Amino acid sequence: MLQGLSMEKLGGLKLISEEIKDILKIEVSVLMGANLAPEVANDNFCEATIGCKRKAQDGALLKKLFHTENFRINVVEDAHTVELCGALKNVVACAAGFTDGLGYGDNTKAAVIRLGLMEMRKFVDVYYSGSNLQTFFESCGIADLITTCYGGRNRKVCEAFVKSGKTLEEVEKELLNGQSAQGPPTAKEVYLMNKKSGKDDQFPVFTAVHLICAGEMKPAQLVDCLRNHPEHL
Ligand SMILES: NC(=O)c1ccc[n+]([C@@H]2O[C@H](COP(=O)([O-])OP(=O)(O)OC[C@H]3O[C@@H](n4cnc5c(N)ncnc54)[C@H](O)[C@@H]3O)[C@@H](O)[C@H]2O)c1
Ligand SMILES: O=P(O)(O)OC[C@H](O)CO
Repeated sequence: MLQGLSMEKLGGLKLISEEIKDILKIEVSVLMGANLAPEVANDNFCEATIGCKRKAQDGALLKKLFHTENFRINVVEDAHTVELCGALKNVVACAAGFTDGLGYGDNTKAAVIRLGLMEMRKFVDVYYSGSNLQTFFESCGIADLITTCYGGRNRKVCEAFVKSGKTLEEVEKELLNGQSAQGPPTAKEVYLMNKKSGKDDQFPVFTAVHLICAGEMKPAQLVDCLRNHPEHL
């Protein structure tokens, strides 16, 4: 089980599903959604999205495998978008954690979520064109973004990073009991890809998250990135 991106040797991005497909020579589908693990384990009601390449052929079986009374599945034929939503929302959740740590309230977090969603959509458009806008309204999109920005580990460690002044590694160790947050490494991969394409300025939230995690930008400067976001021009 994983969400994230893989860096290719020459600096390009590769989806984890593509990596698995290349190694195992099998068709790979992805399951993503607003699914904080403790709540799923508690059998609380939630939704999830399966992204596959051949819905007519595989959709019914994939749904049957996971769909229950309390784990409701939608299958969409837009696997790249589903997978990228799962990876990129962790970066946005880091930004939400930074603003929480700085003491901003829910209005600021809503702005982070909205601007972050616009960057997620743009990123998919730029690097994996042909996505379906509707996919961002599935559980893997806006719903996972909301739950992760409020209840996830990425948010939690990034809030503590700002409040404590400790390193990310230190707060991860203290708060996550051996688990790790995927947002910071994903932000780095996204940053390197955008930098290579000369597009880092088009993704101010993604870029700021990496620079803050890398100690190259002060967390407080994130709000300037929100204030001057291209979505406001
Ligand atoms: N926990 C949740 O609520 C939740 C919900 C939905 C999705 N996810 C996603 O599921 C994935 C796993 O989450 P988790 O909660 O099980 O995390 P976790 O930290 O408990 O487990 C991650 C595991 O991956 C291993 N790992 C890390 N980097 C590796 C590498 N390069 N090669 C091989 N193994 C490596 C770690 O040793 C660890 O055992 C993450 O991508 C997370 O974003 C988690
Ligand atoms: O705890 P996080 O921040 O890794 O987020 C968990 C999930 O991705 C929510 O679906």
